[in-house]
Amino acid sequence: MPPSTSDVAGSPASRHTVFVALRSPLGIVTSLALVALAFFAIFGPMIWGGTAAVADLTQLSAKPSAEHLLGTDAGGHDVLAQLLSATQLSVVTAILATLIGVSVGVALGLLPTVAPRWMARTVNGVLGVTLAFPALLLAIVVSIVLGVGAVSVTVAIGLAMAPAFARLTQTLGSSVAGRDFVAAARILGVGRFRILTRHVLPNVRDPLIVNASISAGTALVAATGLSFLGLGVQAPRYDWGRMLNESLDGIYVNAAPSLGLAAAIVFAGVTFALLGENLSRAFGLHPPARRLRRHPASSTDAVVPLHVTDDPVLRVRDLRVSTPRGTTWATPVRGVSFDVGRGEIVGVVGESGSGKSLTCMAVAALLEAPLKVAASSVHFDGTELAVDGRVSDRTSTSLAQHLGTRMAFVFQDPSTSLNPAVHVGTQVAEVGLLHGGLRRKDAHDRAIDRLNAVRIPDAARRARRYPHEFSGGMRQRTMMAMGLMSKPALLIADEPTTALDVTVQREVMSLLSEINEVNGTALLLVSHDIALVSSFCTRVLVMYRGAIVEDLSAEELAAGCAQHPYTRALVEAVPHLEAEPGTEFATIAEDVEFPTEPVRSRS
Ligand SMILES: Nc1ncnc2c1ncn2[C@@H]1O[C@H](COP(=O)(O)OP(=O)(O)OP(=O)(O)O)[C@@H](O)[C@H]1O
Repeated sequence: MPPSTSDVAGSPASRHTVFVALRSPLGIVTSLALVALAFFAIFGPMIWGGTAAVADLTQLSAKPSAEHLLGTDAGGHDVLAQLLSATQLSVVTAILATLIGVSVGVALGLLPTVAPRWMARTVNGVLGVTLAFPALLLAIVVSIVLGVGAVSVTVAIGLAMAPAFARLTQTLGSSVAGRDFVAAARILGVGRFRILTRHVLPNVRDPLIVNASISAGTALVAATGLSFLGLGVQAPRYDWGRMLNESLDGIYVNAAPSLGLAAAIVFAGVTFALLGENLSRAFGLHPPARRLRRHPASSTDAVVPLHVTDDPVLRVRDLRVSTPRGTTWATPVRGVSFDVGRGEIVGVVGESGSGKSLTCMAVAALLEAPLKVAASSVHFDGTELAVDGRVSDRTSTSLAQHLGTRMAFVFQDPSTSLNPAVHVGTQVAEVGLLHGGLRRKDAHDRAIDRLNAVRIPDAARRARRYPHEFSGGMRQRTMMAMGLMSKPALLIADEPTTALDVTVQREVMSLLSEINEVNGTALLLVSHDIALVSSFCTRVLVMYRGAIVEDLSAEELAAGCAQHPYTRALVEAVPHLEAEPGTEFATIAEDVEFPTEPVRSRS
């Protein structure tokens, strides 16, 4: 019964995000509908129960009037009063059935993880069979077995919902169980049950809650349907289903009772669905549709770069990256301007979170919604990527083709950059097929040539291997081989050596240097390693809090001529081998605030 959701659990939402979602127009409508439904469910029998019980024998099956807005039933009872006081039974049945469905479903879904293998297999088999039946049919069969009445209908609907929740829990749980933090807990010796309750359940909680609230609406309709068929509430008690059944006899004479009941059922069902929709937005399970405040305007003072290059391969002016945060925008990259000359090697340094990766991804047109990338200009190798202040993503084929051949990107983590299910050689050759217009055989030959060029030993044989059969350094070099399938004018390397050991680091850096010298490819190198950047690059951009605060030559940096206090603190924090034994390493304290005003270098 629950609708499917993404099999990747979102991160647990905070109470704040739920309130933010409920403050949107849709959230306000949902809150009002929920309050109304809760009011009728709690106070309905108290306020209208007495009136509903009065039988006016002078007005049997009467049409709507000022006294009886929806008319009366065959026994002379006021239909509107009955409808309002029956809200409680209908809503409570739906909620209890959902609770049963979720509890039994979650327990069954998690059981295979802790139970012996034979039991897990049996549970999975039974779940598979029950899922093959429509849930409503299953509920009818179970309620016939349990006997007629409100309680048996509630249990029947709950049990019929359970298999779908069990499968959902299994799917979500297995995606979480494969994550590193669960492996870490296992290594620490945490027991299976504790892993389930402490690590798995909290991470699958949000999608389960969303599905439960949507399913409550379905349960309400199912309970009404079973009562309509005579399996649910029995006389003298009544719920919406039983009332609907009785109202149908006189529908051609007086349609008002049936229409009123249908409206009540639709209202309650839609309210539960809206609640699910709002929770889903609050938990970030689908893209936000909230109305955001105006996108922040351009800051003209950031347009002028700190250093201008005569023949830039990349010219960036006032680049801003914004991300939705609540109902407003956060701007992790705030007006960045810089040039990279042809054949130049430019380093980007800065604290974690200063916006280095976002800047690189933005100029490579790799960022997508909900992130917004704006700039007055991003000019790369003869092509302007900023149109009307917006930097395009790679949706245009000609742009994707241009960037695919002229700009290469080497990511930080070589293990996640390659498709684990496709041979390495095929992945490298694909670039030639897609962007180089090569035939399959030529693309394959060129891929092997490029793998040789990045010094993958026995490249022809290894091209038929999967990425997991490669070492970290080989995977990183494979990424470079992909970039070298054409002759890129710029190679962006985002911390290309962070995940590698020092020997492999040196190999990768010398390969980058060779690519620069042989092909004249400009390099934009993001790194935390000031020593590496000042020895390898010609110029260094220092980023702090989403802006470039200093742009200086590598010699100036190495000679200790940096002027910005943040750059100086970064340089001072580099450990020196000649330091006195026992001397404490200099670090940048977390609470230190540096000026965000940029400084101009002396050259
Ligand atoms: N996809 C995203 N959506 C929303 N915010 C993001 C996204 N990616 C990064 N951020 C935020 O933008 C800021 C800058 O991130 P970025 O990855 O550019 O930092 P960085 O300088 O490269 O850090 P590190 O050196 O740790 O890789 C951070 O606060 C980060 O939380």
